[in-house]
Amino acid sequence: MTPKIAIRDVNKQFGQGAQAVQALQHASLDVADNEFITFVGASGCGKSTLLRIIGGLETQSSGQVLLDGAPVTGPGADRAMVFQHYSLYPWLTVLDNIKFSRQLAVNQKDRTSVDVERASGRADALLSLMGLTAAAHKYPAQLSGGMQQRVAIARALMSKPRVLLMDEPFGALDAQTREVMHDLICHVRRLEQVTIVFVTHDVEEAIYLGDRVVLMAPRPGRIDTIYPVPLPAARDQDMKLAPAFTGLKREILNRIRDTAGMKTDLEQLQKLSGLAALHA
Ligand SMILES: Nc1ncnc2c1ncn2[C@@H]1O[C@H](COP(=O)(O)OP(=O)(O)OP(=O)(O)O)[C@@H](O)[C@H]1O
Repeated sequence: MTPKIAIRDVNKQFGQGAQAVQALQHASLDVADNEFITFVGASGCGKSTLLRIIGGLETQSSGQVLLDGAPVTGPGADRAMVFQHYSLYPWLTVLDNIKFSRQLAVNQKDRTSVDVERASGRADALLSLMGLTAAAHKYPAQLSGGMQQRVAIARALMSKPRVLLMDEPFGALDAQTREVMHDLICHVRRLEQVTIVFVTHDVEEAIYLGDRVVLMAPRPGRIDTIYPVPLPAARDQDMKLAPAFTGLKREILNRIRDTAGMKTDLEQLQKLSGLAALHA
């Protein structure tokens, strides 16, 4: 079966000569239709670069990304992105923020009022799905960070994308709001039947949400290990205490430390503090 997303030997270099950074080296991965893939890894391992390449916002130096078998050559309505900073339009209400990009597309194509009506129906459905109905006529500044991110997700879903690309979308939220957002995004994924690629620094988040966790490593940026998550598809917060969850979390954290050279740093620090103790 054709994968939803096929990443084929993707390389990305920024800059030239002594300044060159190998952000991605030989990255290959197949993502199945309706799969939830999470990327974790130390800072600078190329997670955002790979997500941006899938989104068509960045071009690879070599290799290919295929969406339903067709090469990605730029951004498209079939892929929507959600970032850590919600970038809503402050002068538009929640409802108008959600409808805005769709309305533009409708206007540009000079469609009929039926299309506009259909867009309104979809916006109302998304308001309800994201628990935003009561906030429909509020402005972004009147909402909490979690609510603003719900609006950003609803807006991203407006064009019925085949793929949702999320770059640390909950990174700025407090722990309790993040938990709520985790369960919400699992629900959205089930209802909307969308393939999700999700970048995070948080290993627990990566395991809780992912069907597979892809661990990337830096210098050069690369895919290091792919971990299938041994949990039932329907997640609940208690699963975070299960031995399968905590064991996988420990394994991934250790591997991140290994690949990022953090262990070496720690060992050196211990050696240095040992030396300092001798000289004290
Ligand atoms: N536009 C750019 N120009 C030059 N170098 C870049 C550019 N974008 C990214 N890089 C470099 O490419 C490497 C990978 O960056 P990227 O942002 O993809 O990593 P990341 O894993 O998402 O990092 P973080 O977790 O810190 O967000 C880094 O060394 C980064 O400095």
